[in-house]
Amino acid sequence: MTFSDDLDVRVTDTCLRDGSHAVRHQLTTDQVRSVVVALDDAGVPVLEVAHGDGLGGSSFTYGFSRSDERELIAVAVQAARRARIAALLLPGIGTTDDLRAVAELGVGAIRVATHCSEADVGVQHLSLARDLGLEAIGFLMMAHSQAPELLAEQARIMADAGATCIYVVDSAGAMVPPQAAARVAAVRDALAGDAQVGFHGHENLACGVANTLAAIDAGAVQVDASARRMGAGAGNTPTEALAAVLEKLALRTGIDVGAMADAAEDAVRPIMEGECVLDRMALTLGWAGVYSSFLKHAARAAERHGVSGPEILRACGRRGLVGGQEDLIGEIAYELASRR
Ligand SMILES: CC[C@H](O)CC(=O)C(=O)O
Ligand SMILES: [Mn+2]
Repeated sequence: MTFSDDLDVRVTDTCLRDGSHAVRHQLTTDQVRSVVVALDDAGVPVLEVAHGDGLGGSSFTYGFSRSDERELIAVAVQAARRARIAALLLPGIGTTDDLRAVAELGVGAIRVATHCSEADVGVQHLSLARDLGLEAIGFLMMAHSQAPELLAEQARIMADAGATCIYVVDSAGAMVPPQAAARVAAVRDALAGDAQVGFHGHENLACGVANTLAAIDAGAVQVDASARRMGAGAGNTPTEALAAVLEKLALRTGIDVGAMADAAEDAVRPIMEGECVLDRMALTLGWAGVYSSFLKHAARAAERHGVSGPEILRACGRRGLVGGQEDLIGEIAYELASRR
């Protein structure tokens, strides 16, 4: 186990990383400090902080951050009394230098995210994280798009590189509970106890909590959630609701449900631009199997070219776009506009 034996399920709150998409990466150090203090007081054991697209994400393609993410991470490390601070790294966006720098700042876990059929691009970063004494976690994104058997092979690559937990990541919020369960079970069987299994869900089909429960039933012991659903697309599995549901199931998370509900309402809601809603754009992400972080890019392209946002997202789904292909969203919108 990589966490205290008195927890049955370890929850990582990602409102200060996946939630960065929801506020166009405009988080400030004061906001990060107040949210970390509130979530830490509520007993959330791991808090992820970074640009929405991970370390080094601040760029023209992904959106510039308002504050240097290393400053945000430093503030989070200082503010947390008990919680471990984690950072996400997508190889190719973040570098080994970024990894070393945040290790110096006191981050305790690195989550190395790759497209779910490309685990090999994360091997170097997972090994480095281990060498630096950090918890190394693998993150297989867009996991709805591949069969359980393939995910299992990819998870094995990450475990062999030193990952102590490999996440099945429903980036598009496209899974329904049996699909989440089948993927987690296949990964669990392939890892055969060499590493834990995690699950990361989105609310685009309103299945975040249900998928997370199915994943836990199938063997996931680490799960992601976001306070107030602050995340990409319709948002992530809500931490406060998940904590309440897990308590009713007598699964120990270490989270105080009342304090968590207060943190979501009093600390997180005020830093959001608006609620993360399950509108037709968000629903299309889940329905068509599109990366949740494409939502705001597609909304902007729809407005710029005067075309339908859901139509752009459906075209993204048909073409099977993956993270890193955000530049094609504008092209799709341009093509739709020219065809009119
Ligand atoms: C662009 C990285 C992405 O937001 C990571 C993640 O949370 C996911 O794939 O769901
Ligand atoms: Mn996500």
